[in-house]
Amino acid sequence: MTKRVIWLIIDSVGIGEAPDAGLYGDEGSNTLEHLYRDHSGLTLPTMESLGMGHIDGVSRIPKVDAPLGAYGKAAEASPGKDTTTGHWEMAGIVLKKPFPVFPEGFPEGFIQAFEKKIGRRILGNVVASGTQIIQELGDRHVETGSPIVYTSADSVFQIAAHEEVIPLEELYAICETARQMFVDDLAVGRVIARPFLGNTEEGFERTSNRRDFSLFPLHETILNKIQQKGLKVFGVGKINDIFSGYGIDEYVKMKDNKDGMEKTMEAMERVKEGLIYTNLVDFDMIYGHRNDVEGYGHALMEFDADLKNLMEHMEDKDVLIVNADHGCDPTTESTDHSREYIPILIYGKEIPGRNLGVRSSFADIGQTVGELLGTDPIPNGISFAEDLQ
Ligand SMILES: O=P(O)(O)O[C@H]1O[C@H](CO)[C@@H](O)[C@H]1O
Ligand SMILES: [Mn+2]
Ligand SMILES: [Mn+2]
Repeated sequence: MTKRVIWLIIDSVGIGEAPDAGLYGDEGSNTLEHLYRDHSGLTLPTMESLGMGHIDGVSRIPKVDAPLGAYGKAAEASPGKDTTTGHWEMAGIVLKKPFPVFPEGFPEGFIQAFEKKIGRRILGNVVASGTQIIQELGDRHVETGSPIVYTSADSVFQIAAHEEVIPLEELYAICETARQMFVDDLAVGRVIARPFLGNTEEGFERTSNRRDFSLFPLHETILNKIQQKGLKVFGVGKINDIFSGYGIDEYVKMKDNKDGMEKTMEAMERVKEGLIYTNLVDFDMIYGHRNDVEGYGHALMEFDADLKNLMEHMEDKDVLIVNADHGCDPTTESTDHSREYIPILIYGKEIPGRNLGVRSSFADIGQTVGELLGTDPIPNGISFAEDLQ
């Protein structure tokens, strides 16, 4: 019986357009294969050895003689292509309605009420890239003390503020206020604090004090089921934020992907039964949204080496799962997420190399985690635990 699952989310590493990608303007997107195509020397020996190149429909990733892992891909059953939708679905929540998006900015009435509540006017209220808008409005923000509000193609209300102008604690409180105001049709998936430092001469730069305020999960997920079984759920990185802490016993934040992998290994020293659930956001936040092909490839190679190290520290009954939450193809003109299949790689000393095929929902992964750990099932998803024997 599996005692422990180590679940790593490689944020935004999609593996090709989903069947309904056209509805999202994402025909032809393929984050990972296009990185293999356009990066100067991408090679991911660990993930290739687990069977990444054998996933259905993959053509550019090298195949190996005998994959060491079980491998497959999954389409997203929920509408949407953001982090919350992807993580919630893999843990068992399939959305019927997408989270609302605000391509024209947030309604005037909402903004006015928000300004009144926080006691500050705001700047922006536009669709923008977070790194660009702080260069554009940073000066005015410093002068006026008005936080910068912006959104993207995702269901996000992002608030950027200089840490020396609006102290972190106040920025987080402002985000909490916004979170509570977003109800009914306005219930945005995430409010995100985007603190930064710097000045005009040297440029403004975001700090690692970002914090996400997600909606509360619509119902229980596999995380709750694991807790109810008396096992521990340990989150690394953004996981606790994404689930608003629901179903999570303990968590640590991370500075970057490398730190996230180190924190995962530290958790493996302590948490011997249950789930260690890690989100590695750099692929998305630092490289995918910035269309940085070289950086993205480099980050993947660094992760791949760290993954090998982690696998060497696994115990005999451990199961490792690696999958993404959506795509963010850095080779397309768009800097937004892309509606893609996500790759799934599973490794354990007792797990055979095998094709898990094409799954119709990310929830299949959560259902499998539950079956492996002997929990009650979740309402969505078809377990493939049988194929792992
Ligand atoms: O441009 P930045 O601020 O990085 O924002 C990006 O990060 C958000 C959350 O992942 C996405 O919706 C995207 O807009
Ligand atoms: Mn994501
Ligand atoms: Mn993103």
